[in-house]
Amino acid sequence: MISLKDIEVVFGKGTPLEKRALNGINLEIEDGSFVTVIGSNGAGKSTLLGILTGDIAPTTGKVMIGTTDVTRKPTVHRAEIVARVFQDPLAGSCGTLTIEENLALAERRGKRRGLAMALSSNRREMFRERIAELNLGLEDRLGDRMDMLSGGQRQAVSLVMATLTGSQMLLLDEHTAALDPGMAEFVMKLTDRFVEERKLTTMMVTHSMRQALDFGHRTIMLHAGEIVLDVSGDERKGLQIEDLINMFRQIRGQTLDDDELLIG
Ligand SMILES: Nc1ncnc2c1ncn2[C@@H]1O[C@H](COP(=O)(O)OP(=O)(O)OP(=O)(O)O)[C@@H](O)[C@H]1O
Repeated sequence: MISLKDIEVVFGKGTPLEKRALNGINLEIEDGSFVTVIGSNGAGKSTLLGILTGDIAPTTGKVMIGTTDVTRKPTVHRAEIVARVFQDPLAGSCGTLTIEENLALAERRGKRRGLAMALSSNRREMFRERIAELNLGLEDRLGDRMDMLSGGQRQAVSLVMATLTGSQMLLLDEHTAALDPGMAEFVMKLTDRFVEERKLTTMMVTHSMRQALDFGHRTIMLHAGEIVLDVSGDERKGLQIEDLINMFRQIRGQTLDDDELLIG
């Protein structure tokens, strides 16, 4: 169980630029559930992810991952329990290292062991098997540098890297937003398969309402630092994009700019 209790994040507190990015977030995510997060620009989505990765310390409140209180644990000490795939395909891996070396680093995340040792055992075969699951033919290119791959291929490898060790939580930060539609669909299907097969507790931030409803078990919508919608089960299954837009308008009593959320 991931639990956020009374989380507030105030940037620049006490300055003229003070900004309350999260305002009393209470959220419990059951083990193995896949939550999609949607919200207009500046709603607090990245801040929410930052709270889970440890990049941002809450001003008040408590963050529990399993039985561990991680509220004040910096990112480096959460590496074993939280894995992340970024929007930018270049951000999650090292372009000058080979696919295999990147996988070895991912497997060593949070542990004090060298790269040579990580690659010396029969791990090579395990890496090959995991990469072969992508069906992109990359298992024959494990010695290629990451920067030789396309954005989509790189995101697919990043997904393998993020799911290589049994992290307690997988965070997806608009991880298909920079890809062309075909590759975005491929990476999304892959994500769904990995999450399902490995029963990963997952949170995916997306600007696409279609993705938010089509994938996962639960959708939350943030607005002005608050959770304004939290749907799952049959209520969610019956939802259409138009319902989501109407709910948003009802809850906030505001109109929604077309460019704030992607309809598709
Ligand atoms: N480091 C910071 N210092 C000051 N204000 C910040 C900082 N980071 C975020 N904010 C502000 O906090 C609010 C929430 O930002 P956040 O990036 O979490 O929103 P978001 O939902 O991810 O938006 P987007 O979809 O545009 O990425 C915004 O008003 C933003 O300007």
